[in-house]
Amino acid sequence: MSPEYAAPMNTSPGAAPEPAIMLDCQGLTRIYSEGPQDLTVLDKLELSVRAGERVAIVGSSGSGKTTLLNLLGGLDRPSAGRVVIAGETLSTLNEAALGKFRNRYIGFVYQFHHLLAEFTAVENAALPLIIRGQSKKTAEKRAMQILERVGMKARADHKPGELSGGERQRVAIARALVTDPSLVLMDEPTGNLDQTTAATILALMDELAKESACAFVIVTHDVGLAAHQDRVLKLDAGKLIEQPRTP
Ligand SMILES: Nc1ncnc2c1ncn2[C@@H]1O[C@H](COP(=O)(O)OP(=O)(O)OP(=O)(O)O)[C@@H](O)[C@H]1O
Repeated sequence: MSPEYAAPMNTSPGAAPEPAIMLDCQGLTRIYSEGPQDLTVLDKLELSVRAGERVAIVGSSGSGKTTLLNLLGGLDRPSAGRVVIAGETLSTLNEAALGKFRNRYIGFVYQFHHLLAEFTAVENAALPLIIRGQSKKTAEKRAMQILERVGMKARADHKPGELSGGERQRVAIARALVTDPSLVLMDEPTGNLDQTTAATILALMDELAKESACAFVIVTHDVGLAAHQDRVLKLDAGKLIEQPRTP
């Protein structure tokens, strides 16, 4: 972790220090060169998210939201610019170090869950902790706590094939949060959920942002979900534009 990250961000006399910057992107550019013409999807994009802050990213289909999430999670490498999380520049890490870093700092919730079919809900939710070296017993105990918070305790021994889409989504959310990550990246996290369950998940995100200063970046088409976050940014022509808050 860099000294810059650890230092308080606002040191003016009398002012409370602002939370540290958890995610910082500068000049972030992604050009796809596979087709007949180069396609610049992200164009010197800037983004800064503080600890405990929740940011929604909106934008039309094809605007580059998935491309951006993949770069933020270190699943893809930028054509130019950098992604810095908790003071670490992702592009300086090799694959092994990146894998460890992701496990330590980042939680992911994708649209297509990516749960392991042969594992139960609690085994799936415990997996990041087991990868981190915790015993199965300790990891599953913690996984059960978080499954309870997303309303999935009673279904913990079921495999993904025996769960509804919304239940699988909640297991995926539990798996993302089980490690107490510093940054959670979410792609349409409430897409499959009914209103009541979606509200439970939103409340859980609020609690985590407050309790553990977890930062959230949430890609969504859901206007209600976006409006619930601290900031809404629209991806357009490769850049993020801050959206005015509707009263
Ligand atoms: N591997 C790739 N090679 C070439 N072009 C790509 C690649 N991945 C994505 N694209 C193109 O980049 C653009 C942005 O895609 P991306 O999936 O990031 O958009 P999105 O905003 O997530 O869209 P949606 O809301 O439809 O999921 C699209 O025009 C897409 O066709």
